[in-house]
Amino acid sequence: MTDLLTSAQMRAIEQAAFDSGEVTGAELMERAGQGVVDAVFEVFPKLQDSRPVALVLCGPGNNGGDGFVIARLLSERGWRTECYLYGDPARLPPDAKANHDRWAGMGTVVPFGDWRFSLRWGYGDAEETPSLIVDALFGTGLTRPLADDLDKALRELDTRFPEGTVRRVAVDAPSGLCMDSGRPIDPDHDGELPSRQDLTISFHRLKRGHVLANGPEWCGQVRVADIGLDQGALRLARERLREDLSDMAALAKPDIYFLRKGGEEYPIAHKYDYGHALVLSGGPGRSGAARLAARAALRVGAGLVSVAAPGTAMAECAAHLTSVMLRRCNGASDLGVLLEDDRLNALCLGPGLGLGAATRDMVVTALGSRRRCVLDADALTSFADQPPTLFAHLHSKVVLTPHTGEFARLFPDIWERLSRQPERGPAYSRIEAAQEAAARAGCTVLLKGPDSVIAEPGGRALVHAASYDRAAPWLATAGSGDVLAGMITGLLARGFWPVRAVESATWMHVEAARSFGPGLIAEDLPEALPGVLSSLGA
Ligand SMILES: NC(=O)C1=CN([C@@H]2O[C@H](COP(=O)(O)OP(=O)(O)OC[C@H]3O[C@@H](n4cnc5c(N)ncnc54)[C@H](O)[C@@H]3O)[C@@H](O)[C@H]2O)[C@@H](O)CC1
Ligand SMILES: [K+]
Repeated sequence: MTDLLTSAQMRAIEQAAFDSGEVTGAELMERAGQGVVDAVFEVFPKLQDSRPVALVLCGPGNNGGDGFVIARLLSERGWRTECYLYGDPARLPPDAKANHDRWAGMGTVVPFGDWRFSLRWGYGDAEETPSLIVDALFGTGLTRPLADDLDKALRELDTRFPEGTVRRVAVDAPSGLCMDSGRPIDPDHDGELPSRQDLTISFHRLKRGHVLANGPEWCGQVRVADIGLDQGALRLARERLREDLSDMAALAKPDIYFLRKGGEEYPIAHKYDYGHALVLSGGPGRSGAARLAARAALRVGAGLVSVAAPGTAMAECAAHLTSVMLRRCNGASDLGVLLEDDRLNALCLGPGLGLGAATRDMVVTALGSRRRCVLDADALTSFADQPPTLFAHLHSKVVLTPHTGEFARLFPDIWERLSRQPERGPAYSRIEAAQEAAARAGCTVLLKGPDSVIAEPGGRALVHAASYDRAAPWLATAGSGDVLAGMITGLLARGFWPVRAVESATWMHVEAARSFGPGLIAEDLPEALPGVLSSLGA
């Protein structure tokens, strides 16, 4: 269950389910509301014992409809609930209208013009202070910034009940967040939404916006409520929609089957069965990055790993390497000679390699050998003034691993589009940016970040989200990118297809950091890999 949906895909799935006749919009809305209430009390059990006062902010569409269901269900649990409606009740879509009317028979609906938070809420009478505020204003239907008056009212409310004094829960999306990109549609406030949620409940699947860009920051925690779309009719719907769904993005996960070594199918393996990775090193005083990458390649299971270093750095490397072998390489022509050994099947160029023509020449030689190859760091930045020269040599067995700065240098136009403050939704996302870059480069691109995106030309994208329960803040340490490049190279040497190598490596990289915890430095990452591999059953 790792698909990441766009709003359009979610709508298409719902529509197909309606068309099949097995479920109605009203039923889905009821399940959505129930899913929110269940998740709220599961995640915040202490709410059961707190003041049972809730404020539900409903919007003009089906997200608002979910809000009315939630108000009713809370009220049935004994909560004093008040609904605030932003919109005209007469113009609500049918299911939302039905739930509005049902709620209006049970409790109050305060129209937006009468939202007087400053008078009604929070002054004097503590009994009146809500312990839960539900944001059911906008979900997947958000297409433009919140209107000024609404934005202002929400900011007032946020100030009145600061973080920690009340639980804030968003239905499907924090209002104002674009669910296709995770970017606030909020040009007037520099992307600062009115409130940060404690919990966001998505329906059926996570949407892209829950994990991309600023999504995790505004969502708080996320839960996915099952609204029963997986059964019966949906299978049929999926078949009908196969074309639309084939490019659905997914969350990255490790490839356990291929990570295993040996086993029944291959009981006795030779080290050359797992490849020989070659990592190029920079000169004296700069070989640490390559050595880190090489150790990671070996730990992730490459059969053999060599570092190729300039003559001047041989002594330094020799003093630090044991199981990793060492070869002399003074530039592109030496590399060409080394690559006459066709057992060297995966190359890593970039970490600590140095900027300039010598690096460019080695990259061109490496790419000309048609080996599986990871290009990182200096191997990318050396082409900052001439990205097309690099693109002309790339091929399908190459992986580029830029962080955002390197990405911006190689793909300045794509980066510009991604950095522009969005004024409309759906906004351009990191998934689209990585896909466009992969298509241009003709190889797999890993756009690194807490929301790493992996894209191959013409393929569907994968997202590795180091957020929520997989956050790994200690990974922001010097050399951790070198280790990742080495891990990918090691898996390429083992025979992984590029996109699968990157998918497994990004996941295990974060897992290694999480298993080590505070105080992590890059050297610890390769050493944590055995534990990660065994926890996966590899
Ligand atoms: N379609 C369904 O059957 C289901 C939908 N569900 C809910 O429905 C939501 C999607 O509903 P909708 O498509 O009605 O969309 P929303 O309720 O998110 O938005 C409502 C409408 O507001 C308008 N709008 C967009 N941005 C605006 C802005 N800044 N200011 C004012 N108006 C704006 C748009 O025209 C949009 O159609 C989901 O997020 C989910 O909460 C759930 O009930 C599950 C089932
Ligand atoms: K919402």
